[in-house]
Amino acid sequence: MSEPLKVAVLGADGRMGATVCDAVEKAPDLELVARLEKDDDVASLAGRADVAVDFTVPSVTEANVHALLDAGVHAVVGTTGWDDAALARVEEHLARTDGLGVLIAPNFALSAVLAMQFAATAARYFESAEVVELHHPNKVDAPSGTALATARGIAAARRDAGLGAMPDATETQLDGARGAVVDGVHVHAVRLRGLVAHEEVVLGNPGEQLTIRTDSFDRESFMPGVLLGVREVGGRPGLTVGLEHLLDL
Ligand SMILES: NC(=O)C1=CN([C@@H]2O[C@H](COP(=O)(O)OP(=O)(O)OC[C@H]3O[C@@H](n4cnc5c(N)ncnc54)[C@H](O)[C@@H]3O)[C@@H](O)[C@H]2O)C=CC1
Ligand SMILES: O=C(O)C1=N[C@H](C(=O)O)C[C@H](O)C1
Repeated sequence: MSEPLKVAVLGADGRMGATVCDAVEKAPDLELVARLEKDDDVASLAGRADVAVDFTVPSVTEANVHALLDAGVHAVVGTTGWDDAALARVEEHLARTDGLGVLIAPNFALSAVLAMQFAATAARYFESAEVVELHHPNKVDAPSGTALATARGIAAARRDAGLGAMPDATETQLDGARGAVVDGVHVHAVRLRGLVAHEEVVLGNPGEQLTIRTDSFDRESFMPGVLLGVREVGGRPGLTVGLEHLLDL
């Protein structure tokens, strides 16, 4: 039997980090070698970990990834807050490594990955589309990374299909009443005690509506995707954005 893959978790005391630590400890082919929290030194992972999983906060995740690459460790990242410039800096850093891989995914739940894909597929057939994301009230960012990715996917599909702006006669409104606008797609964020992570995409035509909804009722829902990423990232040099690239969809 081959040696277990050595895994470190960054943000190990957080909601996601703690769940990932449990999942790694239960997997016979993986070994949890480090639980890092803020103020711990990422450089200490050099030679100790093969792969690190980052579920920290948007303000530190990019620096963590650069430190992991400097330490020679592959990275699986679920933390939100990535923009094109940050992704480009990671790609540039990866090009200077000896075949390291980084996987960044806005959502590791299969239902969410499928919902994003279904929304992008449906977008070209509808005049209107809006995204509503609903989360626990301890979430620090809005809109969610998943909602941003969903809206961008819808916008790209509409552009490719040659669709113009969506119908909207709103002239006067209270600030924020129509949500945020991401590439022309309205995105609304609900924060509600009792929720975990949910998203609804509503698409409308005259006389009909399609609703695509994903619900993560438990953080367990993200674990198969995270563990798949941990097992596969070492065989995928360079930057991969989105779990869909690892699934046979
Ligand atoms: N991609 C996905 O499927 C999912 C992504 N997320 C994202 O993951 C991130 C974390 O979410 P939660 O676990 O709910 O947050 P949380 O607030 O429960 O956990 C974050 C943890 O990171 C720690 N931390 C802060 N700075 C650090 C540093 N420099 N090094 C190491 N640890 C540090 C904090 O002390 C805390 O324990 C968020 O951006 C969230 O949106 C959450 C769920 C699923
Ligand atoms: O903070 C969360 O909880 C989640 N964050 C990710 C996001 O912002 O999309 C993924 C999921 O929605 C849960």
